[in-house]
Amino acid sequence: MTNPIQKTKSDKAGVEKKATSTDAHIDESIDKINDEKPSGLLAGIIERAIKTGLGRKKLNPSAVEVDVAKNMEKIHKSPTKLRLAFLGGGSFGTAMANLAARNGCDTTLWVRDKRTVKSMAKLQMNKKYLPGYKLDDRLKYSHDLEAAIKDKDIIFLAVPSLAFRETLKNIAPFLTGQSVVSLTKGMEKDTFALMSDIIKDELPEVNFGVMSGPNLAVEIMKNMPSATVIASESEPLRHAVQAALHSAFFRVFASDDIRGVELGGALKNIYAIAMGMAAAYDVGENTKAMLLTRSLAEMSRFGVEAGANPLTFLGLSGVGDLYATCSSELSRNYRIGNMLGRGMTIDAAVKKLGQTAEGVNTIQQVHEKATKEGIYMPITHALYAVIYEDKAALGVALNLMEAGFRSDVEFVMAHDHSNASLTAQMQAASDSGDDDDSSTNDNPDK
Ligand SMILES: NC(=O)C1=CN([C@@H]2O[C@H](COP(=O)(O)OP(=O)(O)OC[C@H]3O[C@@H](n4cnc5c(N)ncnc54)[C@H](O)[C@@H]3O)[C@@H](O)[C@H]2O)C=CC1
Ligand SMILES: O=C(CO)COP(=O)(O)O
Repeated sequence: MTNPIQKTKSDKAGVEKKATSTDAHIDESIDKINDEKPSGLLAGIIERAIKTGLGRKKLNPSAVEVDVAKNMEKIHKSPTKLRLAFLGGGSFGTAMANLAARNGCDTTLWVRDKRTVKSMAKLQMNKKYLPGYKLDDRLKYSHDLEAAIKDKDIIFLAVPSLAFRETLKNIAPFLTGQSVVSLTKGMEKDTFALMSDIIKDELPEVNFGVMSGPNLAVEIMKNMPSATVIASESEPLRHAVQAALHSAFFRVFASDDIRGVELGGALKNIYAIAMGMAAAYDVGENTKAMLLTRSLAEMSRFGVEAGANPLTFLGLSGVGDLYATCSSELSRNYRIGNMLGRGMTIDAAVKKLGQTAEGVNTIQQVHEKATKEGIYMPITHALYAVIYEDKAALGVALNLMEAGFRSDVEFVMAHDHSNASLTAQMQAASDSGDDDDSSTNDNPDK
């Protein structure tokens, strides 16, 4: 059967080679176009990248940036040219390092604990975080940070947000031009810094990117088809990450909206907790759909205030990751929410989970930031009230339902122009009958 894409190309080939009408000749032409197109495209990209100083403007472009740009074509044909370090031996660092090693990249996984490194090398398995999943036998392990990142092209950080700055400080003395890519989905405690902010703070000269998407580690280990997004201002880095991780089971899409991609990954953890909690109350599909969609509205509203492009939230790192984590018990944040919904305290739930759940910190950060800056985030505030102010979940949820008339997609129809007086009347009516215990401090008409 003819592939429709090939058909388009054969038409083009037919025009170019009018005299050769046999299938064999057309096939030959298609092959030729297929062979030539990538190199032409890549050559253009490389030329433009070199001319424009390769992405983020800085005084000294790192050696790897120039090197990757020059060798992009070779890298695409042979990913083994890339040398990678993954820092963090939890479930995600392990799953990603395994993908890269399986793709033939020279890959080292750095884990801080010497005994864990020994066990992983011996068993070719991460017994604590991914028990039962055999790792690629080409994957190398190290607990020596300097050795792990030496001569590497790209360093991927997959440590929890609370260890991110410390890890950057630790690698700083050993950097010799490597690019850095964050896989971490969170915000720094107390500072509201995203991982890209921390990279710019600690390593201002370094070429960097952030990667985020619906990537439940266990599903990746099971080879379930998945996709992610690499966001960077550096085109060569985006291409290098795509070349390193792309496989038949894993697609890597590109973006240059670092803020949007990073915020998608961080914010969705809040709503995964909310959805886990809602599931504990056995809510129906309509309720789940409403919660998911209004969560997306909150995420994009917050994102715009933080300098992101709202359309990014329609992509894999936004709605994609929101959907995955809000509908799966594989999500640790969802599980935390579910435990809370079943009456556990936050401390008990975190202890029982025993793994990273970034949303617990992110709720506090976003609640504080949104309150300070007057960003309308009713679900986040409601969740905060339930978890940290001991408000009754059902009362808070009902209160949310009374939050007045709003626009559906406010980038299509701005809220301020719709039903303002009706909303005020609704608010006055609900205030007069309100139970103080279940109220949140939101002004729905903001
Ligand atoms: N697990 C998943 O499915 C995904 C996780 N992520 C993100 O990746 C980041 C890491 O998460 P996971 O690997 O799942 O966490 P995890 O809870 O499975 O493991 C965390 C790892 O970090 C290590 N660690 C903690 N503090 C450290 C420090 N100070 N220095 C060095 N290592 C330290 C721990 O020993 C452990 O190996 C998080 O931000 C998470 O949101 C992103 C996508 C998917
Ligand atoms: O980010 C994730 C999947 O994309 C993992 O979510 P959890 O951190 O909630 O497990």
